[in-house]
Amino acid sequence: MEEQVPEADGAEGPGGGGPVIVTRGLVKRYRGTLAVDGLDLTVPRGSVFGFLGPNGSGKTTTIRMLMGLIEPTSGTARLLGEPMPRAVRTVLPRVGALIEGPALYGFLSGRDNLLRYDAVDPTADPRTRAARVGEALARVGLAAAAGKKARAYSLGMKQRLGLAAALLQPRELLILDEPTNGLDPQGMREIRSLVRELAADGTTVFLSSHLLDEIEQVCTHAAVMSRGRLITQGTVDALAARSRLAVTTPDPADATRVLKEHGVTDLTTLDDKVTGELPASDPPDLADINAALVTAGVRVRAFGVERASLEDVFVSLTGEGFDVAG
Ligand SMILES: Nc1ncnc2c1ncn2[C@@H]1O[C@H](COP(=O)(O)OP(=O)(O)OP(=O)(O)O)[C@@H](O)[C@H]1O
Repeated sequence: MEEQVPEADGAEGPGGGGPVIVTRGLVKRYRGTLAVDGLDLTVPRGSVFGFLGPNGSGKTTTIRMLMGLIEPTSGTARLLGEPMPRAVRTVLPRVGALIEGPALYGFLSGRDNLLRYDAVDPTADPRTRAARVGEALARVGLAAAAGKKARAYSLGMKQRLGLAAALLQPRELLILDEPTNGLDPQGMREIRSLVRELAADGTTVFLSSHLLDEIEQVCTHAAVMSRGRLITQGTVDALAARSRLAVTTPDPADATRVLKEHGVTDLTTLDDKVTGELPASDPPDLADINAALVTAGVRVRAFGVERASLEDVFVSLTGEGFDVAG
């Protein structure tokens, strides 16, 4: 299930094809708490990579290590092929980040906030500042609201302004920590479509989320975290490709027995619906299974194969519900 991605050799430069993030055995221990526990993460260039897990599963701690904000207890992290935190100064200018909400001055307009951001960036050319700020505002759809004070912005507009700040320079990688957290559905849609546009322009986007449907909607790849550990990683299609046979019947016990006889595993019953995993190698003909159910006197109301959601995958891999508030 896990996708094999080539190892980073650490030698690629801008535009190289290697993974943009590679961690090996990454650990962060806070007094008493193992926040990140031996993480091996590989984020392919060009992906929209969803870093998924319930609150407290170690996502923010991982991002803080990737950005060189905190030191790992052990293990290694490479960003754009360079070791972190050692290469912070050369790597971070190539990475845009939005972590824990943007720091904004409410009394300044959106435009003035960005001008200020740009002015404290030693690598930013003051001669092109106004033009770059204008482009970044247009990019996130805030051109018309650029003169408004930031304190009058909605939460979604503040998040977009934060993204504009991350986009003042061309970036190879964007790291966004829970970019839609706290936003209303409209704000979420705006950020998600912006992420898709940025990805279409060739920026690799790594975003953390505790929202499964968000990952399914915007991401090409995902890693699933639970209690500091990586549960799985790969393409979203591959993660959700596990399909399950579902039989709706008033006779679930008999149906379960017949399905088991035909090699169906991991059988679960919820009310009148029995679902199970078909054997991956040499799968039985579904017509034969259906006939066997009927022959055994099982009354079948519905019969078919259902595509698993990421939520199904999470629950089946961790045995836990994904019951955090959206
Ligand atoms: N500075 C810290 N000191 C002590 N424990 C910490 C610290 N930061 C995080 N933790 C703990 O580490 C674990 C992982 O937290 P982390 O914030 O990385 O998770 P998360 O998946 O990002 O969740 P959330 O979405 O709630 O931020 C939690 O148990 C948290 O309480």
